[in-house]
Amino acid sequence: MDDPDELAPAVRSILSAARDRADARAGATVSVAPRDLSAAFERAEADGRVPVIAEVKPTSPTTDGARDDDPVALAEGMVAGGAAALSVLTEPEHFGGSIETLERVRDAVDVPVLRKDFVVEEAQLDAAESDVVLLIARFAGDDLPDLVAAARERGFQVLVEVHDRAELERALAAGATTIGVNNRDLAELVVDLGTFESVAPHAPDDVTLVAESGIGSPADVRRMLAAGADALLVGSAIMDGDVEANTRELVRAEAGDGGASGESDTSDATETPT
Ligand SMILES: O=C(O)c1ccccc1NCC(=O)[C@H](O)[C@H](O)COP(=O)(O)O
Repeated sequence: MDDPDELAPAVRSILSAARDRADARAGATVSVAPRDLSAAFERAEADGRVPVIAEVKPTSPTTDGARDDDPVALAEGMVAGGAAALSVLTEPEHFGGSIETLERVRDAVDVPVLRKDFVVEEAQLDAAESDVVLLIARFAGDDLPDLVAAARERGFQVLVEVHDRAELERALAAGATTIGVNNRDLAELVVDLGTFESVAPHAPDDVTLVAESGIGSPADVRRMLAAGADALLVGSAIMDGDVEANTRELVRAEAGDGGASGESDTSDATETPT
């Protein structure tokens, strides 16, 4: 991992909490029979839906307040709105997530579920079963290849998150085949959709590319698809209001009907403080 001093204070705190939790997680090695993420994306496309991973994100360091509805009801609304897959935060202190929430959501839906957390040690992988785990290249550092291998040995599909071209190269060298480009800079916590546009052209064609963060409108969806995204990961814009209608609006972005709740164009905003 690079210099922690370069990270936003909130992110340093998230990482410190993740390391503290890691010890408590050493337990039996999990063995997962995952729901196929690629197949879920293909089903969405065949159905005329943009492949969206909708995120159950009760709060975050860049969100005012917290959403305390039942996460299972939120997750079911996202699936009803057409989400191809779900992402569930399990980080408790900064995102209001939990392992219990992940397990309840995965039991309640039939789409693939991504565990969204800050995994820095192999033992953390054994905290819960999920269909996909996130590994953040910046935080995994030199351990990324070992963590990818350890996750796959347990049956997980792996989404490796990158933020720039150097991290993309490290993800590829670690054998990643599904790569998320996070538009949120974890040093400044500023979102810039131009990040995906600058990194995506350097990814090989056979990599599944997920555009992450800052996607707030059908126009943003179309912008990310035009830049080469195979799927999108969306949290805040879906969690803000009616999750089913918000999800539907984004998955229908290519149909140009603006979904159930109309369309607002934020595609000109290349840099959005969050
Ligand atoms: O979302 C945050 O405030 C945040 C702060 C510090 C580290 C990570 C953070 N987010 C993690 C994510 O990757 C997002 O939850 C995810 O990409 C969805 O982003 P968005 O659609 O912008 O909510």
